[in-house]
Amino acid sequence: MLMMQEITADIVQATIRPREADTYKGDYGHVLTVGGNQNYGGAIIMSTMAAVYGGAGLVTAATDPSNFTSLHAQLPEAMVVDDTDVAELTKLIPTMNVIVVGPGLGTDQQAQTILETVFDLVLPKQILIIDGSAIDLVAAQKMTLPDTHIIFTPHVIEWQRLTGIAPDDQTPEKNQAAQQKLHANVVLKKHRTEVYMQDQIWQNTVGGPALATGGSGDTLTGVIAAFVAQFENKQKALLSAVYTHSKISDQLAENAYVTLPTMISHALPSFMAQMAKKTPEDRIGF
Ligand SMILES: NC(=O)C1=CN([C@@H]2O[C@H](COP(=O)(O)OP(=O)(O)OC[C@H]3O[C@@H](n4cnc5c(N)ncnc54)[C@H](OP(=O)(O)O)[C@@H]3O)[C@@H](O)[C@H]2O)[C@@H](O)CC1
Ligand SMILES: Nc1ncnc2c1ncn2[C@@H]1O[C@H](COP(=O)(O)OP(=O)(O)O)[C@@H](O)[C@H]1O
Ligand SMILES: [Mg+2]
Repeated sequence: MLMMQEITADIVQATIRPREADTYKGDYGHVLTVGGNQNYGGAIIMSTMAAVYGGAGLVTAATDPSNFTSLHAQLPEAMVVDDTDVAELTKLIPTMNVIVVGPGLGTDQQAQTILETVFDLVLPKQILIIDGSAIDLVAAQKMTLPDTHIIFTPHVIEWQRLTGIAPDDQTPEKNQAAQQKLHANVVLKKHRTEVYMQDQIWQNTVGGPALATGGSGDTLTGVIAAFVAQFENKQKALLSAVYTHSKISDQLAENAYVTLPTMISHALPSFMAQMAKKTPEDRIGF
């Protein structure tokens, strides 16, 4: 039986620390979110919103131009670029720290071309978060993964499509073997989400059915992107993002039967401020 470690608040409190006074947006990372076709614009808006509210220094969304106005109506802080404009992406991608690809991307020919462009342009030093439709495309087209730091964020059906392991057979042993074959980190999303990285397995301890609404996973990609973009320890940043997304939902769920993805994003800055205030003494037993 493999050992699973618990993701708890102390990891988050050690990760989200007060910002140094003499810093600027360039110190907190530039995130690119790629996705959102003509039908699923909401998915990339939710991912991008979480990246902005999660504290990334600069955030750009590469999406279908039909989403530009609706995105800006909710999120003037984000920049936008046409996700089929290869010349623009060629200029932009090398300047990024973290790239999210997949929320609402769809799986048609245009989506595949966009994903191939991202895979061609991503650099080894960057972090690439592969979610939703992009996982389905990698699985269906048997795409070769780029040489970079990859985080997959599948739900159990996307994980089945990627690995062939049916949900009932998704044991820690089988999941870890599949993760190691992929040479990637895996966030396997479910009631108690599991994180597979290197030879470690972590399990979330918070989160509940108030999260069972379209866009919760899209939002998680943005939280992960913002955290790995701005915090030094990338592994703790990933675990902290998984915990924070669920813990905010639990807190909101005291007064909300369902916690809408945009509610979680809007609560990120205050939750992070609370975490950053914890002193080492406070952290014991929190
Ligand atoms: N506002 C927007 O723009 C939104 C856009 N979105 C975008 O849509 C794209 C497709 O993503 P997706 O997750 O909606 O569809 P898909 O991958 O086909 O998975 C669903 C299938 O799996 C099954 N299933 C069984 N167990 C499950 C479980 N535990 N968790 C999840 N599924 C489970 C389920 O079974 P059923 O419910 O039919 O019984 C069904 O057969 C993607 O790009 C995403 O970003 C969405 O985020 C929504 C908001
Ligand atoms: N019952 C539940 N308990 C805890 N977390 C849940 C529950 N239902 C959904 N979630 C969380 O919500 C998110 C759903 O992700 P996903 O299926 O990709 O949604 P979407 O693609 O619609 O954004 C995951 O982070 C998952 O862990
Ligand atoms: Mg999803």
